[in-house]
Amino acid sequence: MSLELTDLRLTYADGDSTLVALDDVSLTVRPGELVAVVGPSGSGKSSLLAVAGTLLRPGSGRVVIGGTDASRLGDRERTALRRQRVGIVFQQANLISSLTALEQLQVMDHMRGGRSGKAADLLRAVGLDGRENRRPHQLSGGERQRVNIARALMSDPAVLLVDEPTSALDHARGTEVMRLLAELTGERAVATLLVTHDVAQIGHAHRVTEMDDGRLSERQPGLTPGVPASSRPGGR
Ligand SMILES: Nc1ncnc2c1ncn2[C@@H]1O[C@H](COP(=O)(O)OP(=O)(O)OP(=O)(O)O)[C@@H](O)[C@H]1O
Repeated sequence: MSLELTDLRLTYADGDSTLVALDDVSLTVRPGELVAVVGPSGSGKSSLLAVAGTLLRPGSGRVVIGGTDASRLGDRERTALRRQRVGIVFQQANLISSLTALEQLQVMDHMRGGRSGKAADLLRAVGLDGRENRRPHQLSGGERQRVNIARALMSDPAVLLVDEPTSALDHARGTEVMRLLAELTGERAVATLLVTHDVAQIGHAHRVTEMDDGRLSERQPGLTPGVPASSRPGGR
């Protein structure tokens, strides 16, 4: 299921004038594809993620998530769509300090009233075998970010939105996290939209687009979708 953004326009009131944060933005992210949006501070990247994740309504344009047009839904239905179809990885891991890695994920299950047992599998998938019972302060920054990613995948989302995943990491850890995101995207056929200002970390993206003053333009061809699982850090 894909993410389709069409002719998005978003403005903010800025004193007496209007600031155009998204200016006629169109972008489709297909299942299994990781698209990176790079751009300087203030170019509109966070606004794009907020609109794509149905957290903000655009002034005009369409957001279609897995075939459902969010622009046509009321607030309650949009929240349900987001919970069921969208995983969001925020810049800071925002983990609960008293919970182990496993419990951070199990909480998501309990909130949904389920007991899927998926948490342990996902922690394995992100290379955290043997670290399930550690609390956030006993994990490295990269490991915390992996827990964060695993947590966002608990609902089997169609769309994964990722905000600056490498900003708190050194280059090597950042590269590992980006590779992991590319692999999970391919394996789980999720449509991943990632925003970053860090152009050094976009090598694993399948496609890169550039944002400048609220406008998007194609930047350069990236790698082919579908990175083999064997290259996953700590993986088989
Ligand atoms: N709630 C708001 N009200 C008014 N203006 C806003 C609001 N949020 C963002 N802006 C403005 O909209 C523009 C785009 O902001 P946005 O946060 O989307 O950019 P960004 O590329 O994510 O920046 P950064 O990399 O610094 O997070 C900026 O000029 C910002 O000042």
